[in-house]
Amino acid sequence: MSQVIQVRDVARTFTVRRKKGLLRADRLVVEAVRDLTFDVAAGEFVGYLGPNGAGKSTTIKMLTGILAPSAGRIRVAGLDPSRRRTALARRVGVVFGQRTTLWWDLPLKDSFTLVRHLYRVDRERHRARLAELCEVLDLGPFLHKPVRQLSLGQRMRGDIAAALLHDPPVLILDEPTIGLDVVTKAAVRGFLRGLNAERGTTVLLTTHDLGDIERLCRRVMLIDHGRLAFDGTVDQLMATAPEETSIEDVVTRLYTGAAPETPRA
Ligand SMILES: Nc1ncnc2c1ncn2[C@@H]1O[C@H](COP(=O)(O)OP(=O)(O)OP(=O)(O)O)[C@@H](O)[C@H]1O
Repeated sequence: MSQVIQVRDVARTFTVRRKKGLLRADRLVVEAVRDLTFDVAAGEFVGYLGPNGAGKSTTIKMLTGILAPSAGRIRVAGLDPSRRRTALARRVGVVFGQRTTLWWDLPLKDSFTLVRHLYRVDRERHRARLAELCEVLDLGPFLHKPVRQLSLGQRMRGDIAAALLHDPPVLILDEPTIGLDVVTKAAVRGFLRGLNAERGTTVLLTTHDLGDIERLCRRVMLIDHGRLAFDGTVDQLMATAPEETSIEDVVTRLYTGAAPETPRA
């Protein structure tokens, strides 16, 4: 199987100035991510879990080229993300649940047209893909509304569509179900499941919602204090604490206790 994402011995540090009295400040080095090594193969659906401040967003920012690693090597769809951001954007769709990539004052449909120009998608291909996405994500009722008038769930569906209009083989999502009601959440999950199963899109998703993990991910990676603490299937995750019955309890144990050895071969 070909590896779509390759992360080797990656570290990312931030230097922050900490005030010490009126005139003095010292520098503090924060190791957001360290010794991070993993692969994601084509067609996998992987959940990326971790407590607040564990290093998830830093990882996603490095995978999408927003941040360069301080050490190590990253390849996504064959490219070094921080050096080839434009080329990468054509091969990878990215969705940030906490902020939109759509144009706030424009009708949703116009944002999609801009995305078509940005990625230089052929007009006919765009039309066909947009029609498909409108149907499965039910965008029709608000396609002509300005983005600022959309509800969170509508905006999220719009953002997911925008990320997929150019039909990238890889989709990276940072908390895509945050703040969504149970019905919208189920619709988004159903869409992502179909995308992975039917189109073979490789999906990596960060979430604090363990329902996303249970319902979508065959594989889970758990990061804690910047290091990969677990990498395996959901069943293997559950087996790390056989006395617990819910995934919430198992993950709480992992967040608060000693991390187990990773079971992946
Ligand atoms: N730009 C920055 N400057 C300084 N420190 C940073 C910066 N970005 C992240 N950090 C630090 O790096 C660590 C990892 O942060 P990161 O945002 O990757 O965590 P996270 O797992 O995404 O957390 P959350 O679940 O709360 O979103 C934290 O200690 C954070 O304070």
